[in-house]
Amino acid sequence: MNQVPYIAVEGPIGAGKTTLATMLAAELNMPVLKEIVEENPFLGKFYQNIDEWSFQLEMFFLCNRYKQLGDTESQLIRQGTPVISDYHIYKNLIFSERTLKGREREKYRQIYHVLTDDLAKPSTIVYIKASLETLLARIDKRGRSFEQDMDRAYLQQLIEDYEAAMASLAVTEPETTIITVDGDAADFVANPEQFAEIADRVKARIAGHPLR
Ligand SMILES: Nc1ncnc2c1ncn2[C@@H]1O[C@H](COP(=O)(O)OP(=O)(O)OP(=O)(O)O)[C@@H](O)[C@H]1O
Ligand SMILES: Nc1nc(=O)c2ncn([C@H]3C[C@H](O)[C@@H](CO)O3)c2[nH]1
Repeated sequence: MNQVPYIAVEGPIGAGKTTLATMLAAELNMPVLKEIVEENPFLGKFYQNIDEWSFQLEMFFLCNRYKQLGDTESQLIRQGTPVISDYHIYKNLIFSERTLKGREREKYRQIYHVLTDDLAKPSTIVYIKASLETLLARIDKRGRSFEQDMDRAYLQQLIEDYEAAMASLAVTEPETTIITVDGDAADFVANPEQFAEIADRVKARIAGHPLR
């Protein structure tokens, strides 16, 4: 492969993206890019009233990710440094298509494309797929206060939206390899062999490209 390895870990809320991205980055000796959650001023308000706060929240995520990925592209990827990220910019559309309506959704879509169409695309997506019960257990275990009353229907819908989004990306971004991890079966935190199996799949994908 000629492309600099750029790996995005994805999956619905609580799937284990940050955990797996951090573990893979250590194993592969790559810098890791993490979403900043605690300083997001709209997230708590959003979970209390989705209709009222969705546009501000989606725009906030989009602007932050755009800036972070733009910087990463110029400072690392274009300099030949492989990167692993705990999100793919496409998640903005996955969420916003659910949380926004009418004119706001249409305007957001346009802004999304203007900002992101020329960003570097990940060479690999590691997609952690998990059931509602697994996600709820992990959200509970992590214990962020604003996520504790997570609406089951919202989360179930996101699981289905992620499935559809990965199928769609497989067609629209054929250069990107999608590695699917069974997040219910694989406890890569507790089981080193299960983590090694995932890491081997990623290593096979980036084989031949010099790491740092
Ligand atoms: N495979 C796993 N087995 C058991 N626990 C896990 C696993 N992966 C992650 N966890 C735990 O589940 C919780 C959520 O993980 P993490 O924060 O990595 O998820 P995330 O997908 O990044 O979440 P978010 O969508 O909110 O950004 C954490 O407490 C983490 O320690
Ligand atoms: N509405 C909405 N749009 C997004 O783009 C988005 N990205 C993440 N999240 C939520 C999930 C976790 O609670 C928390 C941390 O990932 O933030 C989002 N929510």
